[in-house]
Amino acid sequence: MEDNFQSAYQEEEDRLNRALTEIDSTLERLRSTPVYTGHDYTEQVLEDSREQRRKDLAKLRQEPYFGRLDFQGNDEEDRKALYIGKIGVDREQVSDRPLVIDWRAPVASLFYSFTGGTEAASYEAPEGLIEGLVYLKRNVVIRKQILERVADTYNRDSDAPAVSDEFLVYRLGENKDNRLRDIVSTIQEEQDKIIRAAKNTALIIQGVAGSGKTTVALHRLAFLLYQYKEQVSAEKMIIFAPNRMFLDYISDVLPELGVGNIAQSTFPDWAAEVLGVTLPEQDASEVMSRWFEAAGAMPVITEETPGRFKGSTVLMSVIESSVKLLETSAVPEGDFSPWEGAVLPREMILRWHNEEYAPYPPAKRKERVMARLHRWIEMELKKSPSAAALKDRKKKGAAREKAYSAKWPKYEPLAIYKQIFRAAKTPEDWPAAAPDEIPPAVLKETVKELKKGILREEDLPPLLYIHYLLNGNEGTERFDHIVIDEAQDFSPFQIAVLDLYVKGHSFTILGDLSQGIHAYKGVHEWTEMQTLFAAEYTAYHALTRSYRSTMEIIEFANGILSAGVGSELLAVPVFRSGNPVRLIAYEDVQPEAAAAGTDKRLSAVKSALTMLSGREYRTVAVLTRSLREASLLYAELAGHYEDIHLIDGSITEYRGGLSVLPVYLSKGLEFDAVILADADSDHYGAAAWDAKLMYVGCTRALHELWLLRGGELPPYIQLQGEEAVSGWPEPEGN
Ligand SMILES: Nc1ncnc2c1ncn2[C@@H]1O[C@H](COP(=O)(O)OP(=O)(O)OP(=O)(O)O)[C@@H](O)[C@H]1O
Repeated sequence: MEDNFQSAYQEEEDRLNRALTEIDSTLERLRSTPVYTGHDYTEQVLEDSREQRRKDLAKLRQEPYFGRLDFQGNDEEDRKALYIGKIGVDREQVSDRPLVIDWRAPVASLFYSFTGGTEAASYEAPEGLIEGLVYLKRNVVIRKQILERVADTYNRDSDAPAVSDEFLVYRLGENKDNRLRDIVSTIQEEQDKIIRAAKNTALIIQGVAGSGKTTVALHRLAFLLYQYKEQVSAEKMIIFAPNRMFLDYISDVLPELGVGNIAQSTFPDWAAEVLGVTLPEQDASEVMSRWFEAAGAMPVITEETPGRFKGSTVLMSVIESSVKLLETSAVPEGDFSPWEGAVLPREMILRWHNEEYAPYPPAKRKERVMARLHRWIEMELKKSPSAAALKDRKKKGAAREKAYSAKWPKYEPLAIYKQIFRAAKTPEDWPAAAPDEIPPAVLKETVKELKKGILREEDLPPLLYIHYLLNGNEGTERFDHIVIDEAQDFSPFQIAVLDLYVKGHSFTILGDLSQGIHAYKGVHEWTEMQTLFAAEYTAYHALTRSYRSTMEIIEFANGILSAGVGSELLAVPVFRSGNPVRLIAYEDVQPEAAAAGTDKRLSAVKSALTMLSGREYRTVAVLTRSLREASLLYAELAGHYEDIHLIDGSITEYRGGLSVLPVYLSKGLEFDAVILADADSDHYGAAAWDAKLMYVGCTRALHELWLLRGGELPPYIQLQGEEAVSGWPEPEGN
């Protein structure tokens, strides 16, 4: 075994040296070629491609590849060792094998989809299905040109030719810094299917916590750019994520994959830009505190909860029919007369509006009609009998034209939205009353807020839709692809509106219903989104394996899900074992802290931090139930720890180190160790929603999870299995 390993290592070291020599000599040659600065187009294109190659090779020199796959196609005479890296590199001389194959290339898909066994394997190539045998799947870790590790995950010639998880487990065991990373060397089969799925589908992915949803979505973008080079561009792709800090947290992955320029935004930021409005900054945190700060007192969520109703397709239909109604009654009553004796009959105006300009959206139609009316006035002016009459008619005509234009409906989204809710005094009697479909409670609250000038996040999809109905999507570029992360917090209406701004229903929609802590506005079932698309334009995938946390943490969190939420979406862990989850009562204060006489909760948190600090974790989080508690705790801890950060709703940069934050803001993030302060029934009630919050908190931990409590444990936490233990660990060194 040891000998095999030695020879594999030697073999890879030799190959690495050869590859580096080849890269260096190509790079040297390219660098010594004079840079073309002339005006010849063909030469410019060649220069661009040389420059790209210079950049690729310079990057590749550090870590040329990460995997090797030995494959022999049925039509081939011998087996070939294919080296797979983040960037593909062809050889100088035309040869049948590139120096490095891009991970996104068709043949590289075998590296991910091959699940072991002795049967033939196959992959889709542009020329058709290629079948053959896989002989070896090997992971190689190269850092700064040094070969650090060689691990065979499959060897056809060994006694047990199954794909092993050993390398994956090694990778998952590493500590994390403050950024999400690429996973090209260990993408799993179920993830690869999503990454390589066809472009023109609304892919909906339900994935348990830590199943790699965010990571997979980013890799999918890189794949789409490679596979559909001619049809998509990075500038026309967009990622929607829950907040700006999260966007910062994921911002390294795409550049690592050699992809730049993809827009990243939150839905409110994007919507506000399209609408040209400014949203008050405090809205999100105000809403959050309304729903999250009062433990146990959460209002009941029904289809009449404002966020749910305003995110529904019911409101979408209401808006559509209201705008239609407005459109049909848009042309002002009566004929148009610019001065006495000249009359443009309403019939004529109606014909322009209802027939000739019918294909245009309302705002454009009005524009066209008014332009034509203006031209008509000019023609009529030419018939003036004298210069004095012309002058008089010009003046009158201009005034009446202006007055006539003002009689049309105000084609502004907010004005129309207010009219639909009857929250504005308008000259038009439209609509006669607020539509019956709007629940009275929603109507009342919305009218109150709109009158005060308050706009909420949930008002954005209706406003955008009105904007679209009025103007079409002219002037707004349509996207080639849209990624929506944490999509369980999105509403069907939001997705339906975004569908108007993307070509070919090309979506990657990812989320986890078990983490649906914003159920007052998000979906409760994925079918709410699936039914927005015709069956041939949507596909559903479920990711059930969780890669983030140790087995102990996953089993523990699964317990919360099944007992507290009654969910069947349980995570399947990778076989990575760690320390048991710790449940610690404040009462059980460490002797030295008790002696110091500080408050028990604070001492417990401090003791936990002290103990964990010996374990060299790079990111640690203390999660509280509310933002208020996080702020208070942060104030107590700040003077005692370096690199400590309070994360509230306004933070835009995630800095790692020691973070103190409310549990609801931790969604999407991960930390080497998590301390859940206040993990008791005083802070987390018995409701499913509280259990979901607790589940989100627990599943943020990679290696270590400690729950500290003042009172009783919530009912869904039971100390049964081996995954959790009570009390403090023995001091290190005992
Ligand atoms: N195939 C893989 N190989 C190595 N690491 C992986 C793999 N898949 C996921 N991971 C790691 O698992 C962690 C969780 O990934 P990610 O944050 O993308 O999951 P998620 O499903 O979006 O999680 P959540 O819903 O809990 O926020 C990350 O550290 C990621 O690097």
